[in-house]
Amino acid sequence: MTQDQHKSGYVAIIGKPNAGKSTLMNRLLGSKVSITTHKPQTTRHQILGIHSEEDMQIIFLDTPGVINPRYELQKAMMKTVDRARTDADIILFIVDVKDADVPGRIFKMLSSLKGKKVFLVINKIDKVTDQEAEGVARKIQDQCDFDETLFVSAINGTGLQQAMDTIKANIKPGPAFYPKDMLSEQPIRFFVAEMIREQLFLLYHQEIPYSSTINIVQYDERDDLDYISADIIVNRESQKGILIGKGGKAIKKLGKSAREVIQGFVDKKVYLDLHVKVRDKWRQDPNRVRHYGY
Ligand SMILES: Nc1nc2c(ncn2[C@@H]2O[C@H](COP(=O)(O)OP(=O)(O)OP(=O)(O)O)[C@@H](O)[C@H]2O)c(=O)[nH]1
Repeated sequence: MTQDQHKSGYVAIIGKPNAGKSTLMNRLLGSKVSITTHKPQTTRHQILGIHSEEDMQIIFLDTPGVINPRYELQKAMMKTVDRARTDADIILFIVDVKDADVPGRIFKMLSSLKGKKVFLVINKIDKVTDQEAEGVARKIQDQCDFDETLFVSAINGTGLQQAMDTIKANIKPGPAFYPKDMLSEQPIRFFVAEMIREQLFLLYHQEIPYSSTINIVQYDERDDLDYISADIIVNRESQKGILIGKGGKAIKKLGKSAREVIQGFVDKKVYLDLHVKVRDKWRQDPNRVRHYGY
């Protein structure tokens, strides 16, 4: 095959928190590379998911939900969105059909994109009638021009084949940027930290998930098992107690469920050692935010 028959491109998935960006990317890839929870602002990094075929490579960029940043961590998250939209050839602007109020600044941002294809993706259509979904799409199309409009349910798969076909039809000639067997570019430590963070989002409430981050201190691949030591960093002393729980009950539950998910991922026994550390107001401190990989 000659190089000019091969196609490649970057596709950024952008939208408000909880629109279903990570679910959509995982489903389009057929593998879970991005954590998903029912809570908004779960995704903090740009997560890359690579779809390869013999003559094509599509690199999906999952991004944090677009918000008005209030603290350093959120500012770093929004820089990630900016980078993704600059890097991308195609933008999938995803809207939850039940949360379709789009702030004007997002339309402004979408309209400012030059030389890129922008697709409107109406997600969660399993929750509404076709008519309702079309009404929502029309309202959004009135405010901004889109190259294509797609209706999907990322969770049950409706419309995803058509979405993928439309994406593929718009990918231009270009070389493969990554080895064809690669699914993502982050190291295993990154995914392990994300899996712990996902369980934290699922098991704790209110400000705890948003105030925490995970720092993998040690990752030893041993013959019989992988030994992982991780710090859970919190914002305030009072949060440490909540994380640990009475008699250590809460953190034990977190450790158990995180260990099970990690074991499924690495396909090996895992020993997970979790410690809680207080780093006062880390989310407000640019150096710490950078240090923790944002
Ligand atoms: N009913 C329904 N729920 C969905 C669909 N897609 C995603 N969800 C749910 O919506 C919630 C948010 O999904 P995510 O994929 O984490 O959303 P996100 O846009 O990546 O969220 P952030 O990372 O917080 O910005 C989860 O509870 C999903 O299960 C869908 O098609 N239908």
